[in-house]
Amino acid sequence: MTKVLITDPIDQKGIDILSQVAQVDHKIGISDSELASIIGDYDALMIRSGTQVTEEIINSSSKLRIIGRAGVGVDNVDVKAATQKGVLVVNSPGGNTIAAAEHTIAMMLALSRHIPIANSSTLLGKWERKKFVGNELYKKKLGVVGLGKIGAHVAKVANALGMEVCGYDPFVSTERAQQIQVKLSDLEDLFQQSDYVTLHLPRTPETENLVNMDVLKNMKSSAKLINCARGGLIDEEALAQALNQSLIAGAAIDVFSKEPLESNSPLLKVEKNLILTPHLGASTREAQENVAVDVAEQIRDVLLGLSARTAVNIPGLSPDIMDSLKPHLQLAETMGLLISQLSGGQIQKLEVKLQGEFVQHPSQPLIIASLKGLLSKALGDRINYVNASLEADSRGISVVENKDEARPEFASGSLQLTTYGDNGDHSVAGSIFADGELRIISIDQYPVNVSPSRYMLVTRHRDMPGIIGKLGSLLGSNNVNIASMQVGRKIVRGEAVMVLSIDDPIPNKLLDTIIEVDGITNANPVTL
Ligand SMILES: NC(=O)C1=CN([C@@H]2O[C@H](COP(=O)(O)OP(=O)(O)OC[C@H]3O[C@@H](n4cnc5c(N)ncnc54)[C@H](O)[C@@H]3O)[C@@H](O)[C@H]2O)C=CC1
Ligand SMILES: O=C(O)C(=O)COP(=O)(O)O
Repeated sequence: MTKVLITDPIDQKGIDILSQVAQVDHKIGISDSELASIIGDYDALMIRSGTQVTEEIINSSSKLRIIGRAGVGVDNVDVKAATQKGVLVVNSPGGNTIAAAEHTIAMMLALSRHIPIANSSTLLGKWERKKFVGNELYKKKLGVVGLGKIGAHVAKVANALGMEVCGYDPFVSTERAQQIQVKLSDLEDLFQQSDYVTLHLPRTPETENLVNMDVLKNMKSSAKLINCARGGLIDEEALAQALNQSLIAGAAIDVFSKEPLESNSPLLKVEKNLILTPHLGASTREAQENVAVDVAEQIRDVLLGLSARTAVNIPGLSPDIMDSLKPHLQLAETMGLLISQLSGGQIQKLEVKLQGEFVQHPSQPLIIASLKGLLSKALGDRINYVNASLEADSRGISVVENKDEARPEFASGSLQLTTYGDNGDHSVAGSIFADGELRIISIDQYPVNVSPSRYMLVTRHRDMPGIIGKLGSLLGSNNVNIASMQVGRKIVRGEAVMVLSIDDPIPNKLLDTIIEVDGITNANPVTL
């Protein structure tokens, strides 16, 4: 029975989708060690930000195929360890954009009008109108750091509120900034000139403590800071000091370097204008339904053998691409598997050459499929589309891509793989014929025309009378049935390649006898 484990609160609509295809177990708030001890039973794991999916947990799994993050940030998942283990990681990049952007705007308004503290005061029976005079957002300058989905929506709403919006994002073009009505600025100017600064970027080693004491000192004393993105982007000790010393006028923080917020956090000792919420950015009914359905559908599809829409760790393999390239991917994988058996030994380099119609397709998926095939004899079930590039890299196999725009020999173009390694260079070329059938069209530059079959024998021999007959009778007398035979040669009576499709694997003893046949220089059994 396929089993899915859920370790954070997930909307029921998502659970219903998973229940169609799997047994769904809930262990909300489970400890790391308990999770590591039970993960071996599960095919899929569904989480939000509350679960840390560490390398240890991933390596304790044995049949885990997919980790679904019902939300955006995957910084609580060791994606590298998942990739190495061949576990797909998916998220919901857009499901909670509006929720997080609206929480940011709410924080900005709450800060400006002292809403939380005015509420507490009023509930205590006080009537402190003078104490809680605020500021308008209208005509104030907002600096948005990170102009992705949430940053862009915040900018849109802020523009509608009459704010002047500037932004910093090294990966956003001037055209895109114009489109979302944001004036690009450098980071220093943004902090120095803004009345409000809001963060909307991921936590990475580069962005950690992006807002430190130097940055806070550079801000206006009237400025207010909002972080509804990730904990760790702000040095919390420095922020507490900056607020206590009135270096800035206020802050609203939804996310923390350690969650739940620890009782010894310096932020809990701040007595100035500080609003804290417990990571509520994505906590709307709408967003929770969106992300749960989005991620549960992907988990369901992957468990059914289909592809995921928004995988974090297989770039370039969107479902559309996978669908349109199905036969091409199958060809690339088959050729990778074939060439690994022809080359033997350690491979240092794989050259992937696309010709004719193949040039029109994105090459990355074809390279990944070739690598998957190439490594599957060595790594068995462990290799998949997720980890193929990483595994090749860690084995020192470099990949060179080559596009040949010249008129193709075959109408549908061709794919050629060449390996360079301990046993010299080997190449295989293949194509897809009009009937959709895969064909191997050359082996080691010898032209052939072979449909790949489960068992094959590829020999090298001198082109002379009698060899083919000898080989045929040897196989026949050992009860190995030949389904088809192809000989490829470049010149008459020179070196030739013979490709036999056979119904059964070749026994090792028979292989030794074949190699002893006069004129046969090499014989490679192939299983596809
Ligand atoms: N508080 C909450 O509950 C929620 C928090 N988030 C967090 O909000 C953040 C933004 O999410 P999205 O907008 O959906 O992501 P996104 O991927 O659409 O946008 C992130 C942007 O940050 C930019 N960026 C990366 N490094 C940068 C740097 N050094 N300086 C400036 N910009 C940089 C990227 O170019 C990108 O445009 C993420 O960290 C996400 O995890 C998302 C949803 C809810
Ligand atoms: O989507 C994100 O990145 C979030 O931070 C939302 O976190 P949550 O799913 O509410 O634990």
